[in-house]
Amino acid sequence: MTSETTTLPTSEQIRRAPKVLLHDHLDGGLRPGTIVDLARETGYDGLPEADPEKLGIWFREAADSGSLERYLETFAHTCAVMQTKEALQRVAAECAEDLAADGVVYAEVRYAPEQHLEQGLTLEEVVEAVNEGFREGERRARENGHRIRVGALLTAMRHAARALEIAELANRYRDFGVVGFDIAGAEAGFPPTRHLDAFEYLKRENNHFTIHAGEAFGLPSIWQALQWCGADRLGHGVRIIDDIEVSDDGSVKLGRLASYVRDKRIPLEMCPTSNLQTGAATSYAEHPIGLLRRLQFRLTVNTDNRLMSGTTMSREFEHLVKTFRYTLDDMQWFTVNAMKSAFIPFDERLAMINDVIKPGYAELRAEWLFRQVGTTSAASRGSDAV
Ligand SMILES: O=c1[nH]cnc2c1ncn2[C@@H]1O[C@H](CO)[C@@H](O)[C@H]1O
Ligand SMILES: [Zn+2]
Repeated sequence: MTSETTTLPTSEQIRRAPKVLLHDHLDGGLRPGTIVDLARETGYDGLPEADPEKLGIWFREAADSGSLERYLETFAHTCAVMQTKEALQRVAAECAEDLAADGVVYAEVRYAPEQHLEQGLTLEEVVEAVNEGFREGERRARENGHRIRVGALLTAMRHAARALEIAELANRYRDFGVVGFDIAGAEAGFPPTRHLDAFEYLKRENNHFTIHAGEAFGLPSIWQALQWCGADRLGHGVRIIDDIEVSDDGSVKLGRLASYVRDKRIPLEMCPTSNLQTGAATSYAEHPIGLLRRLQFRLTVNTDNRLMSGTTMSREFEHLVKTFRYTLDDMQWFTVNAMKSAFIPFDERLAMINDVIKPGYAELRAEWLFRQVGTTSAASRGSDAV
């Protein structure tokens, strides 16, 4: 008899399984219909398509360029319609609702406040509008029978020069909806050490941060993010694979940096579909997540940009289940890894793991015990052997 743990989870089980999301951009996850509504309401006439369905396809295709720089150009349209308090609140509320409906129980959602000042909002007003939206979305999710908790990560853009200011903002709103800091944007030519003052400030304040590194640029970027800047987690970090040698006989040798990342349990925020679009990986089957999972790195699974990648947490896991034959046990491993790596207090992370995540997976694993066996019983087939 095979138990549920050795069979592959169904799409429905993947959706119902509790999931934890650490890397999701607010301005990369809007519903296409909302973009169209907001463009009309705010007078933005630059959208490439007026029909929501066609607009969704446009984003996916435009982001599918094989280059991070081209991928990032698509954000001009989402940021353009996120310039008022009402727009930010709506986008944040829908984000929390959509994640909850997909089975996400805890999410850290990031955005760059400096990109939402075009119509006169202050940095504080941006943060407060997004926080209100998240709280509203959590409430609506609860009314629909879903539980989710959402924290914000404030991102500074790596080509700009406001990182210290944004780090101070993150520190001011700590314990008020903001759980950490990040830097994002084009990686090549913009090393994280450009923003060393911001990271040193956050460390002195005992605050948390993650850094997009090892996505469009390789090991030097990861090395700087960890050893110069002191990042708690790496956004993507897939290029760590460049420091791992796999021989023809299957033996594996880790370089010093890869060993450090694995042995220090540095969380890697993997975003498989996004990596295929920006050229950081060539296919799901060849995505470094397969090898890194076998080598026991602290991996997490994430969406990055649900709109640009046409994805959800469930879809990311579906691809992994299909490609690597991951079971519910593997899904739980990724989810517990993510919860351990979250920026909220340790006791709350532990309670999420023990009271929400593990019971959720246990229930799914137990379902095979109660499956319907059909009306043709063993006895009616002339046998009492089961
Ligand atoms: O995968 C990524 N790598 C680097 N930067 C990104 C990625 N996805 C989104 N952004 C950038 O982060 C900003 C704030 O959310 C987005 O506007 C986009 O420019
Ligand atoms: Zn990202």
